[in-house]
Amino acid sequence: MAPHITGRTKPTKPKKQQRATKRKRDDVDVEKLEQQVQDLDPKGSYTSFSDLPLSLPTQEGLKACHFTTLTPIQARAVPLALHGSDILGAAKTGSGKTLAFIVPVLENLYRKQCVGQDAGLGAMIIAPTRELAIQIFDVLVKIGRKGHLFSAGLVIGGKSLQEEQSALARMNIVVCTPGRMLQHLSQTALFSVDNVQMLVLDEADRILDMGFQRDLDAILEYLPKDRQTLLFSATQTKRVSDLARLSLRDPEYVSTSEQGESATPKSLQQNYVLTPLPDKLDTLWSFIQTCKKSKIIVFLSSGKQVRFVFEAFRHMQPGIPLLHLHGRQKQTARLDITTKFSHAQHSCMFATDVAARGLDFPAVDWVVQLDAPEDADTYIHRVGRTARYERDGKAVLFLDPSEEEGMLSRLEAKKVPIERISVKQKKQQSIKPQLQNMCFKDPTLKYLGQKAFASYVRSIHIQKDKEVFKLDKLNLEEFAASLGLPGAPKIKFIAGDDAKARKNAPRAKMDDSEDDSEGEKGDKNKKPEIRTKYDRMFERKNQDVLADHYAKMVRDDDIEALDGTQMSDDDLFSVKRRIPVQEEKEDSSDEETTPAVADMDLPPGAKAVHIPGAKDALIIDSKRREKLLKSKKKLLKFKESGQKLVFDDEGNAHQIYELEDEDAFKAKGTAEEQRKKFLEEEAQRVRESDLLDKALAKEKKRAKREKRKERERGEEGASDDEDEAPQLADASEDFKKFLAGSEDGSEAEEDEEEQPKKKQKKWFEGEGRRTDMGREEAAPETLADLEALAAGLLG
Ligand SMILES: Nc1ncnc2c1ncn2[C@@H]1O[C@H](COP(=O)(O)OP(=O)(O)OP(=O)(O)O)[C@@H](O)[C@H]1O
Repeated sequence: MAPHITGRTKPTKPKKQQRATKRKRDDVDVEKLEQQVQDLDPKGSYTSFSDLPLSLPTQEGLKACHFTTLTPIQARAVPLALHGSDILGAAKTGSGKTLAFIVPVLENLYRKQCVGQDAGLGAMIIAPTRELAIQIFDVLVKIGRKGHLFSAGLVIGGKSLQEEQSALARMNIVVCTPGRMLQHLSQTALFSVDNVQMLVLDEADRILDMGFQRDLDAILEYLPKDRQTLLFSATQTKRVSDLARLSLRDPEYVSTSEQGESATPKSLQQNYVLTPLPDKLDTLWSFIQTCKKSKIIVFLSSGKQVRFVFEAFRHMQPGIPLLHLHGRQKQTARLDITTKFSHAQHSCMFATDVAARGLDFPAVDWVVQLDAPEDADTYIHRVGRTARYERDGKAVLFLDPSEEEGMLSRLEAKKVPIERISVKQKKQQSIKPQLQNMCFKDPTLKYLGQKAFASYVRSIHIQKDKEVFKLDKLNLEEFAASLGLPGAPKIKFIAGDDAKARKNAPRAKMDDSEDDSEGEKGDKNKKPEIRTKYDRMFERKNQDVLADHYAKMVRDDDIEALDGTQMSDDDLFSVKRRIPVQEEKEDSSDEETTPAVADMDLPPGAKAVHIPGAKDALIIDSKRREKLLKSKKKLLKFKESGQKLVFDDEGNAHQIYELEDEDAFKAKGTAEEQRKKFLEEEAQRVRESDLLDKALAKEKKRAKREKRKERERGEEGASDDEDEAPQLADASEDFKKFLAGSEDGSEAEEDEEEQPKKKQKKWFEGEGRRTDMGREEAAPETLADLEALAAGLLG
């Protein structure tokens, strides 16, 4: 058992004194704790956190979060990690790997008293995506806030480098993404990692794979060799080459799966459905229609696919709130969406693989894989978003018949138990006519459809596993028709295109902004962009009628994405307008019934309703008429059309056109002269406005161009996570670009706007840490709150 600290600091003491008392107390505590850890059998069997020698702050943090029993991976990994061993941890998705490294990080640093600014950075936790880093940070803060004095921080980009730089100097624990950390290591002069005692890689196989290879290797160069390294993933790497890169010292392989057992949870029901590519959307729509009271994640292969399906389905109002998440959205939008989805009871989120790993959304009922995963590991991580920690969950994989054999053999090799199910024909609906109609009417949607088509076809083309992904076996004409397109856009392929490199190419340089998965950002060998005739067509159209649509879709993708989400929520969540019948009833009680209505002689069962603005009362004598009341649009025809008036300077109303006094008219000259004069004046006015408009448009265009350039420069340099960070082929060059045109400043401003300083202060002062009847402490509402709190642990 961990020792208990006696003699709590009295709240009346000044802060400095409190802190000093606590430090002294901790010194005593640390000695005892160290002894207990030495006496602990690292391979013993433990069932609860109280069986382990943990510091009081950690114990309290765990208690506050109601973590008492150790999960199998925690039971095995934590004692070993407390002892200082390097660990290769592998356990099923949702089995509690995060705590398996958070607890040792807090404890080992605590025992080494690696606290305070002088101690420097003691632990670095690396995650492949920003979302996952935020989630880990959240867990760290929840456990650590109950009395630990460490200063913790999040370094994932999305705010100014300078802001992060100054925070870094105070951090004892950092949670980061590889690209951004490397950027700091190379650029932040006073940032030292010489004291790092622990390195943690969550989703280690992903961070060690090609995508992050160069970033990680560069980071490792900076870190001291004499450190403890913990690697965790559901699909752990055991490749000797990877382990050699990390200079592990006699690593302990901790796996909780039996030999030959799958990495997917037992409580997960896994099925696949055979659906030819052109019928996929029909099947998905039908599926969603039958699962409206569920929480669903639908995985697709690219951001473009996600956008199109989200937009199309949103227009068709499926009766369930829709969300969409992909790596091309702004960080704030991404955060907003993940938070919304976490809190939603029923929702369907379309996502790329940016959401495939590590994210712990509560109570997801279904994981649907509309597009097949690139490999079995991706499959495992995707389905792992449901059936987490002792909960049930269901997963369904959509396969084109041509993919069935290959994909099943890949899954079999990983011991994934998956069974075929078929769709009930009577439940199957076709949305093809609707999609075609929508694309016909809405060029924006059609454009998105074309992009989605191209990006899907390209994603199949660049897949490495040709036994699964066979482009020649797909009916592309029918697929295009199923998206509502009049024909299949022609796509040129370039031989030797590499799936991962393409997928991870930097945003600014990508034409068809493929996805969001992180990693390899080497862009040196980038092939010329693939352009379809539709791209050219849209560029041409872009100059005139579609300019607005295009600009909105392409440039303001992020804003639009966020808006889209809100719109979807509005569509589905907004309180329905009360129908006039009800209004009338209420109104009548207020004696506002018009005499016309009150005096009417009505047939039995019928009622008269007065529509504001209508001359006569409306008789409601059938269901059809009653329905009519729900439609504002239909009610319009019963209202009298209004009159348009203009007001003069004295406030007198006039008709728009009034007949002039004949004599006055004649006094101004003949009708012909007046007409000419009028035309000349108007022509002059138009010319002047035209000049003004042109100058304005020019200025706007210039400003926009400047802004875009600046953003591109910023994005090229802001190597953060997966989807945005360019692999630093020539680090100094990229950093130069970054420095030249970082948009961090503006993002920081945005952040500041969202988080008034007052609020941050509140957290620093420890307000809001009220415990509600023994329940969890009030959670920080925003990321900035969380960061402020974590930094403030140190005071
Ligand atoms: N000891 C515990 N007692 C109760 N709940 C726990 C415990 N440990 C973890 N959990 C809960 O289990 C869920 C899954 O945990 P976590 O996200 O750490 O899983 P994971 O193994 O990292 O999953 P993935 O492989 O998908 O990243 C979380 O909601 C977490 O709060």
